[in-house]
Amino acid sequence: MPLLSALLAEVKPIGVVGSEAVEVLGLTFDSRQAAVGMAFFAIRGVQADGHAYMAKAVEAGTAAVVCEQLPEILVPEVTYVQVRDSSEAMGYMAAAFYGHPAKQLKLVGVTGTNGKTTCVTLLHKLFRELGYQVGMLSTVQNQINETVIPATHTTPDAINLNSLLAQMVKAGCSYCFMEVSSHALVQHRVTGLQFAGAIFTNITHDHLDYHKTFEEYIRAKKLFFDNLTKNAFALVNADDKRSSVMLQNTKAKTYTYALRTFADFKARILDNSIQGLQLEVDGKEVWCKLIGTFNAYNLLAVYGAAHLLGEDPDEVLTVLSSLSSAAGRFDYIVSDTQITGIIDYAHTPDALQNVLNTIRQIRRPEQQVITVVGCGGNRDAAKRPIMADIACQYSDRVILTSDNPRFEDPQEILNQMQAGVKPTDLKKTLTVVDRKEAIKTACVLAQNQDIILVAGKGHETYQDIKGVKTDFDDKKILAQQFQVLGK
Ligand SMILES: CC(=O)N[C@H]1[C@@H](OP(=O)(O)OP(=O)(O)OC[C@H]2O[C@@H](n3ccc(=O)[nH]c3=O)[C@H](O)[C@@H]2O)O[C@H](CO)[C@@H](O)[C@@H]1O[C@H](C)C(=O)N[C@@H](C)C(=O)N[C@H](CCC(=O)O)C(=O)O
Ligand SMILES: Nc1ncnc2c1ncn2[C@@H]1O[C@H](COP(=O)(O)OP(=O)(O)OP(=O)(O)O)[C@@H](O)[C@H]1O
Ligand SMILES: N[C@H](CCC[C@H](N)C(=O)O)C(=O)O
Ligand SMILES: [Mg+2]
Repeated sequence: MPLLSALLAEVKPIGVVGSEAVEVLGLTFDSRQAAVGMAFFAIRGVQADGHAYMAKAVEAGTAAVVCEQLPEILVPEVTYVQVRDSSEAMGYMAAAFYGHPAKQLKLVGVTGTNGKTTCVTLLHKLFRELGYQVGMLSTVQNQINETVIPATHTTPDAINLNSLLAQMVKAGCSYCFMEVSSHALVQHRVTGLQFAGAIFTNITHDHLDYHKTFEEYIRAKKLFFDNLTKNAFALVNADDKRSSVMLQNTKAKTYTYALRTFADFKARILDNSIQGLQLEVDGKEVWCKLIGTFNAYNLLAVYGAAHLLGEDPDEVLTVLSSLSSAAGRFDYIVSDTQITGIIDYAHTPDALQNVLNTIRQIRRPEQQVITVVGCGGNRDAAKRPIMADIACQYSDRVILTSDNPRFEDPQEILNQMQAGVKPTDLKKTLTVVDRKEAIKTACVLAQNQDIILVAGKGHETYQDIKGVKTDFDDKKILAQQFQVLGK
């Protein structure tokens, strides 16, 4: 087991009280997980301050405590490391504890409001098809080749993250593709990792409950690019006006992709239908199973990254044309009466608008669009009225319902959504708190050949109400309702 001194190599402590020559048996930032010989990190969180739990961790036998403020009573057998930022120290120390696994992989991170899961999933599938051993960290699941490890966050905390990367190294992986959320950047979950490349998809309204302002949210995403080394590549979507901000202070080699403007990697949409996308990528025609303009961006980002990682462009396009999307992203079923039920993870205004715009492009004039949508509790409340308004603008009927209410009152969330509905749209809007009932209502309203969009939960197989997760799968419920109603 490593010595504390070895773990501190990249940390510049303000001071150390006690011996650095102690063996560290494990790392934790939660006093409830603390055990003999571990190092405990006192982190200031949203709900609590980890500094209040230092004594608890010491009682459990921790050998070291890493904190921003020393406790008044110091226990002689324990080494106290005072640092400027405990989360930052935890990033460096977790990487060192697990033997710097990121250095032994080609690690590529994807950041942006939408498209991260889609891009890392496509990259994972592509590099597997190209014959590599590949890891993936995503919202839907983590993977080491085909072995699935359940995910709790989009980006795991620094300790779990480095542990997962170490398992990938042990399994012989040469690549890992991971999502990098803005929370992760602010909380230093990726500090201490060496990235071979970084991709920026886009930035639109989300998570303002956490970052407070859009400028702060942009600043969080930019941190990813600021910290890249000169050996890494930074690949950004030039059609997003914030892409130049991302590159402003990066040392990495910079590249762009775009559909609308000049870029290093260019694509053009030749056809966009429910069957897929016909694209021209760098002058070559390719047909892909993914649907919608936004997926042309995702495919192009993946193509560009594969190119920058040294893969043959023609081979990459051949494989890309055979791949399907991540679970719950524009997934669809067709009923016996030809009603198309689309299940999509759109949980931001931009994603909802993109999905509905795609539906508008592929629908026939006689098809009605019925949208079922809700907004999550304990998340950005400002997006609620906007999402309801977008649903109304693009749909013939809208059923506002619950997403994951978490610890909020579902009716209160719905009231906030309803506030965004224009008076002229009220007659096409229904509010049904129970999500299953809402899906059923959409199925009852649907005529043969119509389109039902169930947005917000995508791949999720649960509904989180007051901290209790009960089974809930939009796709299964939709299929059941089609059956029950004989549609
Ligand atoms: C807002 C946010 O990011 N919260 C994360 C944060 O929790 P927190 O700040 O609330 O922690 P806290 O409860 O205040 O506790 C502070 C510290 O005291 C410690 N503590 C607390 C109690 C105790 O008895 N003993 C103890 O030691 C805690 O372990 C913690 O270190 O740190 C925790 C540990 O890493 C995370 O699990 C938690 O994620 C919560 C569950 C969460 O919902 N996060 C979401 C918002 C999130 O991170 N999402 C992003 C992006 C999503 C996307 O768009 O894709 C993601 O990457 O998943
Ligand atoms: N490039 C894109 N631009 C805009 N919208 C997109 C893009 N890709 C996907 N979407 C929409 O956003 C939804 C979420 O996509 P995805 O899961 O890939 O994003 P994400 O960035 O991983 O989201 P999260 O923040 O929850 O991790 C999709 O269901 C789709 O509606
Ligand atoms: N990664 C996002 C997912 C939101 C998904 C939506 N179904 C919700 O629960 O709000 C978040 O944690 O904010
Ligand atoms: Mg994701």
